[in-house]
Amino acid sequence: MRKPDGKIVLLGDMNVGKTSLLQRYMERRFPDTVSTVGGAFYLKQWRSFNISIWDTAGREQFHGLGSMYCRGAAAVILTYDVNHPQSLLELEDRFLGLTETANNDCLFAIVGNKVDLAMDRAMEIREKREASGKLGSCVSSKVPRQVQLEDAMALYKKILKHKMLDEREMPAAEQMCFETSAKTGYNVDLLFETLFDLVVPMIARQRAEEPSQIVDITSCKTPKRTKSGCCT
Ligand SMILES: Nc1nc2c(ncn2[C@@H]2O[C@H](COP(=O)(O)OP(=O)(O)OP(=O)(O)O)[C@@H](O)[C@H]2O)c(=O)[nH]1
Ligand SMILES: [Mg+2]
Repeated sequence: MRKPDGKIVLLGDMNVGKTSLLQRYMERRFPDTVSTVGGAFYLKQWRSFNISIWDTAGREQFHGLGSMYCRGAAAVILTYDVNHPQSLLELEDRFLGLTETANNDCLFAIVGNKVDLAMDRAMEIREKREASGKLGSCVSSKVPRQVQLEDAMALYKKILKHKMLDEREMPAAEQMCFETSAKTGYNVDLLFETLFDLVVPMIARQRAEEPSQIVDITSCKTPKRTKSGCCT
């Protein structure tokens, strides 16, 4: 197996849908999942590069492993559930600290998953009207949205400040904050492929800066032989 050229890590509280997002993207399906133990990765070939995408466990008992998985990461996907505000708060309180081991120029994406369960604003207004008897009743299985995309964008800006990254040199919050549904597939390809497209030039740049491993043998002098037959 070829060594991965770059690494992307999914972090976030248990049950937010990290495993489901990765499986939706890699396997194009939404299977039943069990809570992740430790971590696991998929390899994705993007252009001529091999990118490993790491799924981690959100459960508190595996928290200590998080910074190990983030070591050398080119991008981190901080995942929350749009229906659970606490899962967004946890990203800042519990998971951001794990990213200290990532690359200095590590990119951050913030992803609100399970949008399929949340009502959009128009639906919310309609439901309220129905509840107050102004319209015919139609019961929805969806719940009012708990976390707005603006909350995630505010966190993104806070992270850049915390990491002392120049906002003008980093991708904009609008580009790096996503709302997804692993269940329907909504925005899942967009999330991963936006990151691949951003990470690949970084990997290529790093490769170019690395000292060349190729030795130019034509520039090596042929050793002179002495009378005794030894080389000088
Ligand atoms: N409706 C809905 N359910 C989802 C979505 N994504 C995940 N789920 C469900 O949420 C539950 C948890 O999903 P996982 O992908 O296992 O969550 P996780 O973040 O990997 O959890 P840990 O491995 O414990 O950290 C499962 O029952 C999934 O089927 C989604 O987009 N919409
Ligand atoms: Mg999981």
